[in-house]
Amino acid sequence: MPEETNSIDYIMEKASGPHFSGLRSPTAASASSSAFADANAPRQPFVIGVSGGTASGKTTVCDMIIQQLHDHRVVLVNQDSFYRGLNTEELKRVHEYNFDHPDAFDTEQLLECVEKLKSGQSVQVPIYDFKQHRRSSDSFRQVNASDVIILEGILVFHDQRVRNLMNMKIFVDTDADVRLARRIRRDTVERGRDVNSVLEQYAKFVKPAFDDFVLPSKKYADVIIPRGGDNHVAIDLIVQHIRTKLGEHDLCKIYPNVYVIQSTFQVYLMLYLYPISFITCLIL
Ligand SMILES: Nc1ncnc2c1ncn2[C@@H]1O[C@H](COP(=O)(O)OP(=O)(O)O)[C@@H](O)[C@H]1O
Ligand SMILES: O=c1ccn([C@@H]2O[C@H](COP(=O)(O)O)[C@@H](O)[C@H]2O)c(=O)[nH]1
Repeated sequence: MPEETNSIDYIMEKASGPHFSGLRSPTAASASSSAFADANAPRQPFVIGVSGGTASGKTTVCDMIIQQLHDHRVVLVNQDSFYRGLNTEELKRVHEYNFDHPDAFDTEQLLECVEKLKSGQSVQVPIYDFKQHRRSSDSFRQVNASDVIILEGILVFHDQRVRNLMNMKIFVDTDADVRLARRIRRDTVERGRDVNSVLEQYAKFVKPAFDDFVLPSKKYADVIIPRGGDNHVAIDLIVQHIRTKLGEHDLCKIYPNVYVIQSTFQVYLMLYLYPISFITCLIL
């Protein structure tokens, strides 16, 4: 992954895609091309994937993004909610269970859930209990349709089908020693563990799975945030970009004859060569 992936140009380029963007002239309105967006089409939510190692600050970063986007409807879906939950036999040998392997999650259910949300439907998300290693059998969290869906978890970039649902992928990159220290504190305070069991689990499963699955998925990220929630500049840039993407769609709804185009080299060239005819086209 090149270092320059943190630059704002790179963020814009990678995360633009077909989302809310397109160029359509009145005569070309019926042309079918993925580069053309229909201003009257129902808005597709902007899906952001947030990955990174355990205790890297994924949830903290998501909370900061949600706070800054207070004027939009944003929902957070945690991959943790889709832990399969242990059966009685597995519970007896919980210390041998690898919660950091992709198979520990019900990815099919996660996919179905995000696909439904993307198509504007509400979903019932399971509630996972980290102390019991089980899902609640009778309660769910209702997640409603929204403008922005944030999908957060250690392995949300692992499965290509899940990655393909995302308009923007963020990797929270925090040093391993900082993460381990945070994990010890969090798991002993919030998840009913003792220090020894945290350290054992970390050495046996968490670190090897980070090396095998989480770190290799970093290459799929559009944006890498060093230091997680401490990196206010990166979070501000990300929020600006999301606002731009959401705003483009709103502009199309207010002015049906205005078409938002991606800032490619060809577009700059067209503006340079044909400024008058282009403006006339916009007015017409
Ligand atoms: N920048 C930070 N400084 C200090 N503590 C932090 C910071 N970011 C997160 N934490 C703490 O570390 C723990 C894990 O953070 P969290 O955001 O839940 O990480 P993740 O979602 O990646 O597991 C939490 O107890 C949180 O309060
Ligand atoms: O029952 C469980 C389920 C998961 N874990 C650990 O949780 C982390 C993932 O959560 P983060 O909030 O991203 O840290 C993962 O590393 C699992 O090892 C668990 O200990 N018990």
